[in-house]
Amino acid sequence: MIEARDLTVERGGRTILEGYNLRLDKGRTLAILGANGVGKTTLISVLTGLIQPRSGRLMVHGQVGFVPQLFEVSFAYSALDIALMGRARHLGLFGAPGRRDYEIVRHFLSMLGIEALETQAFNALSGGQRQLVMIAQALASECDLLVLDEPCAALDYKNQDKVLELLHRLQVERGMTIVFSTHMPQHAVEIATDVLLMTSGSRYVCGPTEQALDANNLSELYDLPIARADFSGTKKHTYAPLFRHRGEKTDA
Ligand SMILES: Nc1ncnc2c1ncn2[C@@H]1O[C@H](COP(=O)(O)OP(=O)(O)OP(=O)(O)O)[C@@H](O)[C@H]1O
Repeated sequence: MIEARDLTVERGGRTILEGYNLRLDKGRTLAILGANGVGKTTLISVLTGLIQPRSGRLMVHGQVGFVPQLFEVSFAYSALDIALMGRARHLGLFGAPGRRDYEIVRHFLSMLGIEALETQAFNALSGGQRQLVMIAQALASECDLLVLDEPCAALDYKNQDKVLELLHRLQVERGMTIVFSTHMPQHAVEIATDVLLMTSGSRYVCGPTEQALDANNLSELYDLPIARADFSGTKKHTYAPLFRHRGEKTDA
């Protein structure tokens, strides 16, 4: 469970977030949306304890697993080594991972379809492959609250689908609480029970997805016309932007 009251956060001497009040109950999934630079990563850094708020109160219950936006390592770790780091808090001091740790990590590598990468050097993987390994690491930590900063940003559609499916299963089957930021409203439609739409450092809307997310407030959020599109024959819908680009496409 997360509860934030009147949070104000500064970075580099500048107020980035002001007067944020949030509550997310156990087992809910929150999607954070907003323009570049509005403060999504800043909020995530506060929730994961990486930066301290200047004022206000924050309560986060349970163990937190975190998937950062960009990740590089200094040593020649393999993908398996990196994913195994998720088991760290389950090992004793100087403890080496045991059979169960390997089983858990390989289970998640396999669920994410990246078991074949386990011996490859992490730094030599593509951005999307690294993102999947970092997701496996966080899942292997068996945390109560999983926080992901743009987890699908580098992923193709098929891998986005895989990650969304996995997050949804973790929420439904294990009652995990999940917070993720995204630039894709469709990801919120697919798996988020709640959304936080950040308009500015002090203006935001937070509420259940069906009530708080619609074409009007998305258009306002991104200052671009955004329309709802329903997929015929299903109960599914998505949101699509009407880009303002006016040039005529010509045949070469
Ligand atoms: N380490 C830092 N020191 C000073 N200011 C920072 C730092 N990191 C971020 N900022 C500033 O904080 C503001 C919010 O940045 P943040 O990374 O939280 O935005 P974001 O919503 O996650 O953006 P994006 O969608 O581009 O990832 C920006 O104006 C940024 O310049």
